[in-house]
Amino acid sequence: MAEITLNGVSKSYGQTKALIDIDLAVPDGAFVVLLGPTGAGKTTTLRLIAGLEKPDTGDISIGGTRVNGLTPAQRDVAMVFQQYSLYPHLTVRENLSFPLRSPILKTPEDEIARKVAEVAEVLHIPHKLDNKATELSGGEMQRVSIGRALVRDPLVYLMDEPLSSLDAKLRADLRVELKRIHAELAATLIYVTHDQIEAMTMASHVGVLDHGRLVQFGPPREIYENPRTAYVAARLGQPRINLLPVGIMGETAPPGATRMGLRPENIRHGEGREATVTRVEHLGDQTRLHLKVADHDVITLTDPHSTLAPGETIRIAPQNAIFFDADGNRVA
Ligand SMILES: Nc1ncnc2c1ncn2[C@@H]1O[C@H](COP(=O)(O)OP(=O)(O)OP(=O)(O)O)[C@@H](O)[C@H]1O
Repeated sequence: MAEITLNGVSKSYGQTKALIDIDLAVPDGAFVVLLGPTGAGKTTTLRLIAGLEKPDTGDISIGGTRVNGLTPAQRDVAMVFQQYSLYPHLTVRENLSFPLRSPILKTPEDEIARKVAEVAEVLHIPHKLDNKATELSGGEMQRVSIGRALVRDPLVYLMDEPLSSLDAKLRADLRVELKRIHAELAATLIYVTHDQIEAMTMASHVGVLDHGRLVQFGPPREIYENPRTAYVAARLGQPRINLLPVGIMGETAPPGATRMGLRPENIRHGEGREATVTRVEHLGDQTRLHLKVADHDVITLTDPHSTLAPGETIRIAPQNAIFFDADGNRVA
């Protein structure tokens, strides 16, 4: 367990500014999800904390100790990558024991056996301990990869899209398990993903990166409800927030606003402007209504038993809209 702080951290690769002046304070025991599109700087942030890269400027501390000069091993962090990195010819038990057999740790055999059994239990794989890694399904292999990080009891866990290679059902199961494991270990965890559902369901804090800058950091609910920019607003929420020119729904906009952000659930039906139904998507748990309003696409949600069909006209009005200026900054 440890808090992690980055102060004024920048990192370039040649002409590419991967990270620009990052200040980040991750509280002890937090589950931080770093969100952002490809190239935003998520993996670079993890690699800098792990010690696999050195910052050009700035300081990184773990548990109150400045770690800039320390090797990855000295930092006591465990990293899980997108692709499982198991030894195929070894059994699950041997794979899980491996990190504990490092010459630095010198873990006694009975301690290794205890740890491996405990982690196998947490990951629901005790019945697979004597299988070869090649005899496992993709989901089981990724559990073992995560297990290899868990056996070590490090100060910090760093995970880089650990679930992205798994199918949707397994991803959903492992999301729940990771959240539970995190609660049990009370460990500090930083987790990189493109997947905003992972962010909303697992994170205690979300950090949104945009072209190497940390644009907002806070609890997922706060970021969802109070995004500082239109870019942040578009990172969370499925379907995405509607970003529309001000005035198209007859609403009054604050001075300086050029765009209105309207979450799909914040659209009242049956009053206001006319909208034409272009598509109705029945997704089982949700029914999405695609509309055209004054030539702009709008997505909203409707009753699963809705009989609306393309071509029909309804009336819609905004509620709890948020507004952005021409640069995408929040004005109200
Ligand atoms: N070793 C490297 N050499 C050169 N450029 C790099 C290197 N690593 C990262 N970059 C560049 O730095 C920027 C940030 O990359 P980074 O991998 O941190 O982004 P990311 O948010 O993790 O993206 P992704 O979701 O695709 O993994 C990108 O423009 C990338 O091309």
